[in-house]
Amino acid sequence: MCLLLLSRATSRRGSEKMLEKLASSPQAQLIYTGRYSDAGLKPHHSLAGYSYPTGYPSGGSVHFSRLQAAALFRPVSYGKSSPLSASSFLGACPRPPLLGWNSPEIWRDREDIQPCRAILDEDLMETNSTAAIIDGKLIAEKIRQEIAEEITRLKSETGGKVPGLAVVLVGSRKDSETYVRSKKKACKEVGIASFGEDLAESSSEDDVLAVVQKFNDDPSVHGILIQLPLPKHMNEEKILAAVSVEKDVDGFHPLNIGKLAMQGRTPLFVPCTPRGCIELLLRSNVDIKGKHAVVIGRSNVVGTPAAMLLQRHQATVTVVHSRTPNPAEVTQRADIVIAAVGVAHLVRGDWIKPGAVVIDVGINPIEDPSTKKGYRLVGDVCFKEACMKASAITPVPGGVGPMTIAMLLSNTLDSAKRAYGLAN
Ligand SMILES: Nc1nc(=O)c2c([nH]1)NC[C@@H]1CN(c3ccc(C(=O)N[C@@H](CCC(=O)O)C(=O)O)cc3)C=[N+]21
Repeated sequence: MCLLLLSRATSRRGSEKMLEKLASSPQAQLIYTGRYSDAGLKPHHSLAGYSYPTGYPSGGSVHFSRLQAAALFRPVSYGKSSPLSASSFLGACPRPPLLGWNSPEIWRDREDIQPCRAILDEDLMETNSTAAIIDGKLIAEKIRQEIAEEITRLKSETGGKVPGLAVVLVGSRKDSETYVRSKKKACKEVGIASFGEDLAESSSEDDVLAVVQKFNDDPSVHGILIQLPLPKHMNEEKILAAVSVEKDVDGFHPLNIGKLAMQGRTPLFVPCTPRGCIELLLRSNVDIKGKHAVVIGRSNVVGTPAAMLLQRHQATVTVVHSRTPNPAEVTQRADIVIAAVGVAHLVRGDWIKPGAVVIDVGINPIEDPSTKKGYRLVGDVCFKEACMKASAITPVPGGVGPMTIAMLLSNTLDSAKRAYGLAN
């Protein structure tokens, strides 16, 4: 995107022409043609970020009030001619914000978006859908079998060594406890030794770091998983970075994520859920190369690594997030949709291009008095509606969830193979 801030009154000769030329360029997003002084600005002021408030037209002429200008612009130095001193130069240098954030609340607050409310099983039964249901449970089972066989081989090659996974759980969130239990059960079934450490919600960051260190040093542990989310008072970044890169089976260590993002680099581990999504596509014979994939959501754990992985598989990737205008229209262009938002039934049928493949990563509990627990799990996609459009779709539950666990086992096995010199 090209951001232009020019004033007719203060610009040098020739700027007028340049302005006209740039204004007609398709890349020009914002052209300021008003007077700096009208907006209470000096020529050394610049736009503070890369974005401008919604509602401003892109291209054409935009005028700011003094108040808007104060919020949008800040002083910037351009070398010698700058009225600013050298010491203020560094402080004044504009830094566009680097990080986005994942925010289901923003989706929920949007008035232009209405998640589907129909939740009853009977509604789902009514569909005379033509979409193939991608059976994540079955595919995951097959993968777990392959893993079990390989562990048998590993054992015989190493004189009885098995892979080991340590799961660190802090606090007592019911959902986290359930996930940890199912991870340990899955380990047992394929022959992975599982280690666990359950810490109280009130424990300190140092307590967690000490446990991580213990597992880092333990040669029978090949994978360490810190169950997320951690309690609010803990610095997630610090704790995840403390996990040894060689044992980061979640693929959340900055070095592994960084390598995933870079050409020519190979991370030791790829995050389990995005890896599971790709595996589902590949094992369902969906061609990714050259396809347009839309990833809805940009979290560290799913959206962002999924987008990077899809690019590595030669897809053209668009990321749609809570501040994307008209997400339905963008998603309609997708051959492959990966929805990882955290809002029940956000993705409606009319977001889906006929024939598209839909991978639903969401696991959202919604009230359902007809069930024993009083709730049930639904995806980010309105399954009933999407079934009528998609050529293939993953259900929730029974789609991506079981694949996440299968990929965790696979990453742990890879790590053990590396530790015993049987892989690189
Ligand atoms: N460090 C870390 N790594 C994770 O991988 C991680 C985590 N933290 N925190 C929580 C999320 C969530 N997660 C799931 C795994 C499996 C299912 C799963 O197997 N679900 C089944 C059954 C769900 C049910 O019925 O309860 C299904 O979708 O069919 C779901 C969710 C891993 N997570």
